[in-house]
Amino acid sequence: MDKALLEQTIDICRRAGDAILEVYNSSAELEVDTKADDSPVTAADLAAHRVLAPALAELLDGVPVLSEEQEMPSFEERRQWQRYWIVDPLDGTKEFIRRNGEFTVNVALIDGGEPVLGVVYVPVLDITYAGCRGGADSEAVAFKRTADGETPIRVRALQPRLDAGEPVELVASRSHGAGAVDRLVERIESAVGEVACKNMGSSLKLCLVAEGAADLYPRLAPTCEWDTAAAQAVVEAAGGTVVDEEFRLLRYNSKDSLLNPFFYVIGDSSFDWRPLLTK
Ligand SMILES: Nc1ncnc2c1ncn2[C@@H]1O[C@H](COP(=O)(O)O)[C@@H](OP(=O)(O)O)[C@H]1O
Ligand SMILES: [Mg+2]
Repeated sequence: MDKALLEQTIDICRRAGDAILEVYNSSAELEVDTKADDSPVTAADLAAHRVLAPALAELLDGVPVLSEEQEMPSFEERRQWQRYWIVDPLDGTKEFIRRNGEFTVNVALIDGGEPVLGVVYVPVLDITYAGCRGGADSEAVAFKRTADGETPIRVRALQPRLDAGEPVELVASRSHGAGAVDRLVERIESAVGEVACKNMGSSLKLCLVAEGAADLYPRLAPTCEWDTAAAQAVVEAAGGTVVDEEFRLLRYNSKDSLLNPFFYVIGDSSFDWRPLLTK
């Protein structure tokens, strides 16, 4: 993939982050509306969308943009798309409202149903996670950029941690699917050993697996395709995988519904997770 395209995408995400922070840092009371699926939406979601949609449409000529904050095109229309941008202008709206900083701007480029480039930007922390696939004459790229500089990121191996008596580290949602995660934790504890579980909002959970700060993110609750595409591109470029409950790779734009199946984000896929994760 094109590193220049990745940099241009990062720049657009940072501008969307600035639009979010203007709302976040303003002293006005935050107005929260509820969407058809009962999820919250704020002026910040819409402000970020208004930065992202036109900028991405201009970036790649003729490549459509699918954003959470727009009217959804029909599957009849979408299924014609070989490449498109998929955008969640503000993932973790609940965390935004709680003002805990755990929300992200998410942009991915999908090609043939696969996320090939992704940017996850964390406005409050000014952290960027970015990744793209390699091409015929280029390697995959995955990195984390902060005000202090940029470091390549890579998922971590699990077995050496277990051999050293370290716990399996899970990340999970603050708001969704807690019961199913508790049952999974019990299963891993009885089969493998100690589990440590950290709760976090938004697509940051996938990024923690990508940067080797967690081993597994089980998502046993609904998400939409825009919630996962960007961070999946980062995870895959960093050596990890995202699979459904049958261990099939998570894919995009293959059906009428934009809901994802439940899924697992796995850092070390050389570890035999199947007995733990399949029923
Ligand atoms: N019933 C549901 N159907 C579809 N997606 C849902 C959902 N409940 C939660 N989500 C998704 O889960 C995301 C939040 O996940 P988490 O709890 O891990 O932070 C939400 O992102 P938004 O904040 O962009 O709406 C929303 O898209
Ligand atoms: Mg979201």
